[in-house]
Amino acid sequence: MVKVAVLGAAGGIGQPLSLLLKLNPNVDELSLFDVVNVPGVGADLSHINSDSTTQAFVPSSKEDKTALASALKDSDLVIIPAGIPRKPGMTRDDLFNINASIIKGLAEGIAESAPKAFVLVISNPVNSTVPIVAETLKQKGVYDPARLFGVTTLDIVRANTFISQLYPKESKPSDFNINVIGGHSGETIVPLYSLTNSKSYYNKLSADQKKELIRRVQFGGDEVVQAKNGAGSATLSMAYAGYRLAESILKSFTSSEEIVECTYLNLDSSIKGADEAKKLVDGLDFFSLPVVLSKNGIAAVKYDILNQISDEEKQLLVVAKDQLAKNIAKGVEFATK
Ligand SMILES: NC(=O)C1=CN([C@@H]2O[C@H](COP(=O)(O)OP(=O)(O)OC[C@H]3O[C@@H](n4cnc5c(N)ncnc54)[C@H](O)[C@@H]3O)[C@@H](O)[C@H]2O)C=CC1
Ligand SMILES: O=C([O-])CC(=O)C(=O)O
Repeated sequence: MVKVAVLGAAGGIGQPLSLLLKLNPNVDELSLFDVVNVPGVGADLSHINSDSTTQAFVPSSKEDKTALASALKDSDLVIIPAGIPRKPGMTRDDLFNINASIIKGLAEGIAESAPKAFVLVISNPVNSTVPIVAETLKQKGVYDPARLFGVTTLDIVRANTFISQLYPKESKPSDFNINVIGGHSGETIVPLYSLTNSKSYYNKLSADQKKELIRRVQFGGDEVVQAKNGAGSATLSMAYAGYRLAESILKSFTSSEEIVECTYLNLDSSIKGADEAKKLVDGLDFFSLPVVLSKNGIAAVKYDILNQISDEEKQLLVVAKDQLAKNIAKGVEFATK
């Protein structure tokens, strides 16, 4: 039996993400939690004739902790898209004050009711919210770094789409699976076009086109925020991206093949390859890299990719590392104060 809980399930991401999970044959129980509107979402999804059950939980008051506990109880996978999204003119860091508290409260609930669950954090600023979850679980004595995933998959999805758009006749977006490393905001996002099959396409671009492409991946979120004009940020592409990571993790529970995804993870010594990775990123505790998935969580970090990148990408990493160090420290400080 596989139980998946979505926290923030009534939101712009939560609803389409829950729909996709409802359709996944590897999910037996879908558990939806939100502070508003979630009974309707649950009732709606529950009519779909896929084989999973659907339950929805909403707290009766601000003090009510039982709804979250019931939603989380015995979950194998918990996905968190709870929190406020950006409006034009805001950075992801501007969301910190509100979302940090939301995430900390939810992480406390996970520690109590689903301490062994895989936790996928979508809520922004991801660079800081993932350290908050790590510290909170540590304080509760239930932390397993191999089971914590910052969701950066939308950056990979965008990197694949955007390079293909430059070669509409010669390629399709699904031809690519670009590694995107670093973090999930602006210049902390580092797409590695010099590796995999994107290399030959990328190398044919002019210096200006290369710069523009990298910038588009780094600031792709802004395109959606501006187009939505105050009504939020990416939801549908994000639901797709979050689902892709969840689907890969669910597959890894039973598959014997190697399944690799990029995720923003804690480079903790207990994870194979994390020490090597940490050395290569100047000691940062959190960083997005490709990882090998398994039923016990992250089985290994593919750190060697850092030895293969181009000089241009090394330059991008210098800027990324500097910003990431601050974002991580901010999250840790919040959770430990
Ligand atoms: N990691 C990534 O690549 C991306 C992350 N995001 C982030 O995802 C988050 C959610 O975005 P949207 O779904 O568009 O926002 P939204 O406002 O549409 O939905 C958020 C939901 O969270 C709920 N919520 C608030 N406090 C809660 C709590 N304590 N417990 C449970 N639910 C709670 C709200 O009631 C709402 O239904 C934002 O922080 C956004 O920045 C968005 C796009 C991409
Ligand atoms: O831009 C935002 O605020 C939402 C997000 O993280 C993205 O779309 O990558």
